[in-house]
Amino acid sequence: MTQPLRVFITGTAGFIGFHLARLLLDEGHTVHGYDGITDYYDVRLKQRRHALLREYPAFTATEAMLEDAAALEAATRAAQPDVIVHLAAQAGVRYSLENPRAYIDANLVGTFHVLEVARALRPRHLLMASTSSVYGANTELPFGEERKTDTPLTLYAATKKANEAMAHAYAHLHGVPTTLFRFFTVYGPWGRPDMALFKFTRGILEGTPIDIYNHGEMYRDFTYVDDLVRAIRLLIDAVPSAPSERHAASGWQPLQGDTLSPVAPWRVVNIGNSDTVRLLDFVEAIEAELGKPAIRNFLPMQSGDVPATWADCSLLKRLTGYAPQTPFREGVARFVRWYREYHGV
Ligand SMILES: Cc1cn([C@H]2C[C@H](O)[C@@H](COP(=O)(O)OP(=O)(O)O[C@H]3O[C@H](CO)[C@@H](O)[C@H](O)[C@H]3O)O2)c(=O)[nH]c1=O
Repeated sequence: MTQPLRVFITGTAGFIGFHLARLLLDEGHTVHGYDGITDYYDVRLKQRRHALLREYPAFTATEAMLEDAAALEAATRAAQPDVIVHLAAQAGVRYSLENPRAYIDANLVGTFHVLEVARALRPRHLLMASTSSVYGANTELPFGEERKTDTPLTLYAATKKANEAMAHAYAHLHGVPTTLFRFFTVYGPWGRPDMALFKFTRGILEGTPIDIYNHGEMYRDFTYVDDLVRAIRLLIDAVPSAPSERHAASGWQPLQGDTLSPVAPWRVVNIGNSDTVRLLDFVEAIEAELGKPAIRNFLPMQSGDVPATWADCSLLKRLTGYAPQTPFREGVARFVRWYREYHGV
């Protein structure tokens, strides 16, 4: 194993933060989690995730909001992290039409506070979540990182695009190496109850209709959570170099397709399954696994939604030698097993 790291993760009671913390703890690292345990969805699920993490002696946590700058400062100062992974956010595409302020508070103000603590503590690497939603109105697939991201369709996507830009400015000004990830519809055990897989599984088991947007003519690059956190783990070690280091290294050559900034130790990387799955095929996979048909309630396209996503993960592969590849049927089967066990159904 490499040297044990002290890792500070925001969002450890959340879906992805929980899985990442578990992976790092299993590898022998120390993790301090920070989570506001908001009631955007069932807080018991968040508390269960945190309770499981607390079984590791190397896990400690602060339960506070990102907007609480003093609490965040105190927690990071005490943790003295080598690495900060900022995953806490107000997530969800459609909820941003209902409660836009939550996205301003958590994603803009909260991320600003994370950038400020990183500036003060100077970890060796700061990594932060962005989203495939930043590709907005792009229709040319797959999405490579170089595609334009100037046409967000929701305030959610706009705040995440702003996070990428804020992080770039801080990396340029203050020199903390920073990596942004663009996630593609992450799913799996301990997943978010507002997302399609969770809602569809619940509806099918309860015999209630499931809402299928755009009459099922939707495509998503569904990314299995274990693959995603494996990619994050590998990216922790792929620290973006500063422009001065590049100039000093003789014969330095950029990686093909790298997004490394010419003026900052900053890059952005897609993490997806490099596959695009038709929503109706996804529904059929859930039905097959549950052995029960869904009652389909076909609805029109929801405002702010994008019809298709598909990640080009060549850069991730070049940086880490790894790219996610769990077939969606296998990932769905693992989720359904977890769902039944968790709910005792
Ligand atoms: C919740 C729900 C979703 N859908 C459709 C919309 C999408 O085509 C597909 C998957 O929806 P979701 O599971 O909500 O995921 P998606 O809209 O891609 O958004 C997710 O993935 C994004 C990209 O990583 C994240 O930034 C978001 O936080 C996350 O919620 O299913 C339905 O047809 N009915 C539903 O009730």
